[in-house]
Amino acid sequence: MSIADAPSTAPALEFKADPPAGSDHILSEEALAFVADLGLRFGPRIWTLLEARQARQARFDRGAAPDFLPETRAIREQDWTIAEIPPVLQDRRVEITGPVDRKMIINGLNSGARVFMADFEDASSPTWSNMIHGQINIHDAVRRQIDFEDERGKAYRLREDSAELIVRVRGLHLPEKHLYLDGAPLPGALLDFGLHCFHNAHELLKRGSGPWFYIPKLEHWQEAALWSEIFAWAESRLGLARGTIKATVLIETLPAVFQMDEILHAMREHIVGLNCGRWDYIFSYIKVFHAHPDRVLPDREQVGMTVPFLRAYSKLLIDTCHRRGALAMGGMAAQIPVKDDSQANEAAFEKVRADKEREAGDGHDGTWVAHPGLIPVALGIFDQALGDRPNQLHYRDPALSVDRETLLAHPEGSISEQGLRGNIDVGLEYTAAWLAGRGCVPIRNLMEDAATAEIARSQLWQWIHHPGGVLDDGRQITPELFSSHLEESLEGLLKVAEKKGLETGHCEDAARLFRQLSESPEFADFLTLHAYDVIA
Ligand SMILES: CC(=O)SCCNC(=O)CCNC(=O)[C@H](O)C(C)(C)COP(=O)(O)OP(=O)(O)OC[C@H]1O[C@@H](n2cnc3c(N)ncnc32)[C@H](O)[C@@H]1OP(=O)(O)O
Ligand SMILES: O=CC(=O)O
Ligand SMILES: [Mg+2]
Repeated sequence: MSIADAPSTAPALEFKADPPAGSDHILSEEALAFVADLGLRFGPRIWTLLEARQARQARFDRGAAPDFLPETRAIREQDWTIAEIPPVLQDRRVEITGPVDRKMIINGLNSGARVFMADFEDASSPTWSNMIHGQINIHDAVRRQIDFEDERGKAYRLREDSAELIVRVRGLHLPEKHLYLDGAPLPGALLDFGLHCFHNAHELLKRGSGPWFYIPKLEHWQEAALWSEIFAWAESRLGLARGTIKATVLIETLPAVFQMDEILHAMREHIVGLNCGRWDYIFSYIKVFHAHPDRVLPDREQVGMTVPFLRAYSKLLIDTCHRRGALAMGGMAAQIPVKDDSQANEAAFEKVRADKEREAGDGHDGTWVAHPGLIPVALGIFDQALGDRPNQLHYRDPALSVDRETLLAHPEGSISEQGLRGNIDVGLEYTAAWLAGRGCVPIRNLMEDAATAEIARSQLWQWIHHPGGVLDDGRQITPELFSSHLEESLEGLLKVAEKKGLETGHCEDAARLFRQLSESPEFADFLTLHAYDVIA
C-alpha cells in the first residue's frame, strides 16, 4: 500500500499555534495523518511508561538503588547478537553533533566527521519554530537542496562526500505542546521521529543511506521495546522492509546501565549500537539518588570519566555491545577551541586528546565531538586505534569485571565556592539562552547544552537539601547563601544582556526557574519540562 492510500484511523491533530511559515510540505495532510496514527497507537503507551518511571523513582526515594533485573537474567546470560549493521553505519569513528539550524547542518555534514547527528534534543531548544524549521532543513539536506547564504554573504552548500546523517529525537517525557491529539499534547519524540521517517526514509534509502536515529534518555528496556514496535509499525505503514530503521541508543540514565543487554535484545532488529551519554548520566545519578543524603556529589569538575562509577559504566557498555555485535560509541568532551588564547586552546585540545585516547584505548568504536575544530584530533586517535578496521567490534577485555557496587560507587571530592557559583552562573546563562531559543552555547570556553543545566540545578538542589552540602571552607550551603549568589549572578547576566541589547526577560525567567527548582522540597524530574512552559 502506498503512503497516500493508507487509511488514517487517528483523529486529526489540533494545532495550538500556526504552522511556521514555509512548512506546508512538512506538515502536509499525509504527514500529519501518519504522525496522528503514531500518537494514537503509541502515545498512551508512552504515558504508561512515564508513570512507571515515577513508580521506580519513588522506590529509589525510599532507599532502593538500581540493580540488574532478576526476571531478565536469561537475556543477559544467553548468546545472541543484534541484526547485521548496515555497511554505511559500520565506521563511525568520529561523529559531530549539533542543533538543527541550516548552517549547522551543512557545516556538520561537510565537517569530515563520519556522522553528523542532527539534534532535536539536548542541543536544541524545542521552540515550535526550531522543531519545524529543523524538519524543513533536514528534508532539504536529505535531498541535497540546502544551499544558503548567511547575513555576511558567506555561501554554504553540501560537499559530495558529506557525512552520514543521524537524527536525535526528543526524549519520551517532552510533549509537543503545539499539537494536541484527543485532548492531550503529542509526545515530541513521535513528531520528530514521524516527520523525519515519513518524509525522508525512502529518499535516504534511494541515496544509499537510511532512516537512522539516536534515541535519548531511556530508563527501562520496555521503553526500548516500545521504540522497536514504533519502528516496525512505521516500516509496515511506509512500505519499508522490516529492520530498515536503525537506532543508536544513548545509555545516559543510571537505571539503563543495568539493562544494556535487555535494551539491545528488545531492539535487536533495529539497533546498531549504544552511546555513553556521560553528561545526562551524571544528571541521572544525582536524580536517582537525590533523596539519599550519603550520595551528595562534589564539584561538577571533579566528576570526570575516570572516576570509578563512570569508568565502570563506559567499560561495561563497550563489553556488552561487543558481545552482542553492536557498536560502542563514546561521548562528548565539553572542550571547544579557544579563539583568543593559544595556551588555553592547547589545554582544551589536550583534555580532548586525553579523553579520546582513553575511549579508543578502552575499545570504543567511535566518539563524539562538539566542534569541527576537534575532528582532526579525534580522527587521528581513532585512526590509529582502528588500523585498517572500520571499528573495534572484535575487541573484548578478558580481564573486565564490573559489578553493581562499582557502577553505583559514590565519587569522593569536595565542593568549592567556585563550583557553587559555577553551577549558578553557567546554569543561569545557559537557561536564559535556551529560553531565547538557543539550545547549545559556548560558555567559558566549554560547549554547554541542556544536560549542563540539569546537572547544575540538580547539584544545587542536593547541596541545599542535604547536610553534606558543605563548602570546603566549612560553610553550609543554605538557601540564603544560594539566594545571594543567585542574585549576584542574575545582576551580572542582566548587565551583559543590556550591553548586548538582548532581551532581559529570559534572564529573569531563568533565575526564577533556578530558584524554584533548587529551593523546592520536591526534586523536579526535568528542568526542560518546566522551562518548556515559558517558551513559544
Ligand atoms: C551532552 C550532549 O548532549 S552533547 C550533544 C549536544 N551538543 C552539541 O551538539 C554541540 C554542538 N556544538 C555547537 O553548537 C557549537 O560548537 C557551539 C555552540 C558550542 C560553539 O559554536 P560557535 O560559537 O558558533 O563556534 P565557532 O564560532 O568556533 O564556530 C566556527 C564554525 O564552526 C561551525 N560549528 C561549530 N560547531 C559546530 C558543530 N557542532 N557542527 C557543525 N558546525 C559547527 C560554526 O557554525 C562556525 O561556522 P562558520 O565558520 O561557517 O560560521
Ligand atoms: O547526550 C549526551 C550526554 O552526554 O548527555
Ligand atoms: Mg544527553
